[in-house]
Amino acid sequence: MEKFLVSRDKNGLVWFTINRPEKRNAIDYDVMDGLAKIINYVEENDSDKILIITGAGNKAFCSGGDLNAFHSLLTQEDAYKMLSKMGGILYKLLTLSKPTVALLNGVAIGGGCELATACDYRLGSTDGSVGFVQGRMGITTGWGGATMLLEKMPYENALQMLMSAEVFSAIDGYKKGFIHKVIGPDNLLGECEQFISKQIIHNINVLTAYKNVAIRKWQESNIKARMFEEIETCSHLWATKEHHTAVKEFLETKI
Ligand SMILES: CC[C@H](C(=O)O)C(=O)SCCNC(=O)CCNC(=O)[C@H](O)C(C)(C)COP(=O)(O)OP(=O)(O)OC[C@H]1O[C@@H](n2cnc3c(N)ncnc32)[C@H](O)[C@@H]1OP(=O)(O)O
Repeated sequence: MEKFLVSRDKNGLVWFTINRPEKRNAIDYDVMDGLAKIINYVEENDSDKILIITGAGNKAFCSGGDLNAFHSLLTQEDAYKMLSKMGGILYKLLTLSKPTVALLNGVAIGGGCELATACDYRLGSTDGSVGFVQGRMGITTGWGGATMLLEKMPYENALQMLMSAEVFSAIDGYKKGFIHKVIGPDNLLGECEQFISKQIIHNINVLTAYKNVAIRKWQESNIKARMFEEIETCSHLWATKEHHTAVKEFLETKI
């Protein structure tokens, strides 16, 4: 089964679907490579106007990094290589000069929330939930998610989501300003298309001009360097016994 699916329509909508529902759409290196390719392609392809990222199935948008694929990364150096690869991809997603949407078709956990944060808009199923759970595993966000979240959300709400490592309902995620619209699970795609319809009718030059205003602000404040400082911090915590034990315990409960 393909680990990700790409489709596009005549109106310039490009859909990227993480297609690993049996693993709650966890991100491994193949999914990373697929994301990197589609971001570059949408950037370059004039007929593409908006990138929508979602997950297959109705249980999860994305459960973050694939713990099976990454649990063997024990040293700070090995962790940094993986974390910085995805951090670079999320920086490219953040600074894509076209609008982006994370359609949260279910739970978004850990790095799944970081992926969603890199998008301009987050639309969530009322059945879903969101949680920056990294703190429970003795690490911090490892793909630049905290840096981006603190740019995009009210400070105190962003800090609470990060420090509590709690899982919040979609409604609570909406009340905190992480989710922009909550949608019933039966019409996610239709509601998503309706949400963006008023924007993508306009000339792509209008859309990219507005997006570039935000990108310039982020670049002026060295957001990329700040994301990679965050990633460096996580890579050191990744190598701790607390983190390794947490991952081992998760994987053992699944055998
Ligand atoms: C890489 C770093 C990155 C970062 O922030 O820096 C991270 O994202 S760290 C990883 C953080 N993610 C997690 O800790 C999520 C772990 N998963 C869960 O908490 C649950 O699976 C949940 C809430 C996503 C879904 O719960 P549900 O009850 O619906 O499903 P199951 O737990 O029974 O899982 C079903 C199936 O999926 C596999 N699975 C789920 N998450 C992952 C994952 N992140 N990596 C690998 N595999 C995952 C789980 O093992 C089950 O597989 P099975 O073969 O059926 O046992």
